[in-house]
Amino acid sequence: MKKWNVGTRRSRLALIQTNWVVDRLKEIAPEADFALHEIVTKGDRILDVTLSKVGGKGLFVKEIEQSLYDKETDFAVHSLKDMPAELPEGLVIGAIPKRVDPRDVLLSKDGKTLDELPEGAIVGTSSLRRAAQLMAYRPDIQIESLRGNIDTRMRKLAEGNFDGIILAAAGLERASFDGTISQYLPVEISLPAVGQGALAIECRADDTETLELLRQLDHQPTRLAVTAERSFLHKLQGGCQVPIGAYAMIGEGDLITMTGMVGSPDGKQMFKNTASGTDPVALGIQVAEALLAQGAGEVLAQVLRENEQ
Ligand SMILES: NCc1[nH]cc(CCC(=O)O)c1CC(=O)O
Repeated sequence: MKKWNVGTRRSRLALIQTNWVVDRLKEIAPEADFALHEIVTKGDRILDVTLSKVGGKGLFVKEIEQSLYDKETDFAVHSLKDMPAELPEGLVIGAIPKRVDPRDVLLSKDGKTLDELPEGAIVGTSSLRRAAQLMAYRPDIQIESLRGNIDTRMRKLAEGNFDGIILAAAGLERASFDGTISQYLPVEISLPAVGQGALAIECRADDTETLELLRQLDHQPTRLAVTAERSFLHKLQGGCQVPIGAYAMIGEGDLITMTGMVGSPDGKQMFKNTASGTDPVALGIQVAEALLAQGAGEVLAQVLRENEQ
């Protein structure tokens, strides 16, 4: 009987996502056996520092990728948004399952919406992207750093440290915490992170048996959309530590429509562009170039300089 070794982070959300993938694969290959390998990543170990200051792309994936190289694992389940735009040599994304809700959400005291939060409200997030867009929409809001897994962040809201916190709808829905959501933020206010709401199953590029298994979980419209978003990210050389957002939708005839965003961390400068096309890689580059032409390159360079200090 074929046994697949599956790499996963140890957080509650990661285990839910990995078990979801394994359950789907068992339906496809009922005779196969799957063993989970829980791997602690650098991003899981360093919890007391703002993510943008920890530096380095792929904070949540490096150790997991090493286990693929070492053949300790055959494939690994990640949140796509934690994956750097460029994969290391010899590894590929074997499957991108159907995306769930890509939006950011507000969790607040008493279920208040963003418009109902009091003047000068304190909102917790460690994402420069979320902070920039919130301040662009509500310049009076005070952003405070908030790290940790979903449970920790929700506990800090309950303890009364914040008027609200921003999280991804996807994580809350997967962990069945979506009852706590006060408002789904429209993408016009908070453009999601590249790949938000999608999973990526990574494997070795030369492992045809695993690729064949994973292929059956791949959702083509999601792959098209996130390929456009990741091409945009790659062109801007961005990681999770810069205020970049993108969201692509697939319409009739596989026409991809994507909006990309670059902001300054204080939200005072905001560059956006929307375009359509059928080639996802070309579309990502086109939207990135439109933002660079507006002056987004200087804002990105400034953020990178600040992160190095
Ligand atoms: N930044 C960490 C992270 N990476 C993936 C998710 C869950 C959402 C997803 O799968 O896209 C989260 C939590 C969050 O942003 O609230």
